[in-house]
Amino acid sequence: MAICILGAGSIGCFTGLSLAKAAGQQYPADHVASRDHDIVFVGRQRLQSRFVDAGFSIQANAASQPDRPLSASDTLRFTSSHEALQTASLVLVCVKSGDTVASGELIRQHCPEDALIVSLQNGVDNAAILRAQCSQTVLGGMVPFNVAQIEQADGSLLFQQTTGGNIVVEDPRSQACSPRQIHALTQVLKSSQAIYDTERWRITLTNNIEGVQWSKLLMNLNNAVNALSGRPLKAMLLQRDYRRAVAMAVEEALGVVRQRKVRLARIGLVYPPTLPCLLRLPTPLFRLVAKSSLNIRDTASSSMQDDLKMGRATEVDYINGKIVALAQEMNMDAPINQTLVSLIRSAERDPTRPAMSASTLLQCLASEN
Ligand SMILES: NC(=O)C1=CN([C@@H]2O[C@H](COP(=O)(O)OP(=O)(O)OC[C@H]3O[C@@H](n4cnc5c(N)ncnc54)[C@H](OP(=O)(O)O)[C@@H]3O)[C@@H](O)[C@H]2O)C=CC1
Ligand SMILES: CC(C)(CO)C(=O)C(=O)O
Repeated sequence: MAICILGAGSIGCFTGLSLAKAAGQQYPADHVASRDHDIVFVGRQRLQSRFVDAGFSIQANAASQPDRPLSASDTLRFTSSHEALQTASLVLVCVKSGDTVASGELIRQHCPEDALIVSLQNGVDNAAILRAQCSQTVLGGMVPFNVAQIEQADGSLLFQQTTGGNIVVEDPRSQACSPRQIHALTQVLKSSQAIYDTERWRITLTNNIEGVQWSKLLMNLNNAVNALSGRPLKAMLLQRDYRRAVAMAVEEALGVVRQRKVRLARIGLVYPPTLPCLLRLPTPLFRLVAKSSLNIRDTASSSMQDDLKMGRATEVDYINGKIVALAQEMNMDAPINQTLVSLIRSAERDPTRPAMSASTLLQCLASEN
C-alpha cells in the first residue's frame, strides 16, 4: 500500500521526499526490508516531466546543503494519473484550498474506502470540505513552515524549507479510525521521528486541531501583506510599516475569532493574541524579541506571493476572506481584511501592477479603520 501525496507541489514534495528519505525509499526495495509504505507523488504532468528529467532535491531549514537530486531512477514514483490513489492507505492532501472540492471527488472515486485522508492545507475549512465530498475518514492538519521551489543550474528543482516548526495533525482518536488507518499514520509518524533526528522537524498530534488551524490562519494574515509587498518574507518583516499592516489585520481578526470562542493554540513560540503587540515593536527590539521566528531564509516568500507571481488564483478567500465572512455572520465589520481581499483580487487581475510600499499599504488600510 502507498502513502499518496495528492497535489505534489511545494508542501507535498518537501514533506513527501522528507518522509521517503527517512524511510529509506530512495534505495531499491530489497535493501530496506521493513519498508511497507511507499510514498507516491500525484501531481501535474509538468512537474512529473521535471522529476523524471532532472530530479528533485530537498533542503531542511536546519541543513546547510541540499540533498542530491532524487528522480524516478531512485525507486520514487511521481504520476499525473489519479488511478494511483487506488493503492493509497493514507493520502496527504497538499493542493491549494480552491482545489479541495475536486480533490475530495477524486478521493471518493479512486481511494479505498478505508484509506485515511489528512489535509495539510492552510485555512480552517478544508477537512470539512473533504468530508462533505467523500466517505473516507479525514483528519485536519497544519504546516507551520514555508517551502520555496528553487530552480537549480542542472535543471533539477530544489524544495527548500525556509522557516521552522512541526507539522501538526488531528489526533486520530478524535475520529473513527480503523486499526489499518492507525497503522498507516503510525508509519508516517515513525518516519517523521527519523526526520527529526537530522532535520529538526517532525509530525505531532493534537487534540485541538480547531485551535491550531485558527492560530495558523491568524498567522497567515501576513500572506496578503507579503504578496502585495513583492518582497521576500524576512525583508518585509523587518520593515515596521509592513508589520503594522499585518498587526492591524490580526487585531481585527482576533476580535472576530474571540466571538467564536475558539481555544487558540500556540504555534511553536508564537501565541497569536500577542502578535499585534510584537509586530508593532520598533525594529531593533522586534529583531531581539522575535529572534528565533526570524530564522527565515532569504528565499522565503508567502505561498500567496508565489501564486500571484505565477498568475494563479490565490487562497485569499480562505484566509482574510474567512475573517470577513465570519464577521458578517456575527453582524460585525472587518474592513482591514476586506481591503486586503480587494487589493489581492486586483493584483490577481493585473499581474503587472507594481508592488506596494509599506507606507502606501498602511495608508490604504488606515483609511478603512
Ligand atoms: N508553500 C508554502 O510554503 C506553504 C503552503 N501551505 C499550504 O499548503 C497547501 C499547498 O500549498 P503549496 O504546496 O504551496 O501549493 P502548490 O501550488 O505548490 O502545490 C499544489 C500542487 O497541486 C497541484 N494540483 C492541484 N490539483 C491537483 C489534482 N487534482 N491532482 C494533482 N495535482 C493537483 C497543483 O497544480 P496546479 O498549480 O496546476 O493547479 C500544484 O502543482 C496550501 O493550502 C497552502 O496554503 C502551508 C504552509 C506553507
Ligand atoms: C509563510 C507561511 C509559513 C506563514 O504565513 C505560510 O503559511 C505560507 O507561505 O502560506
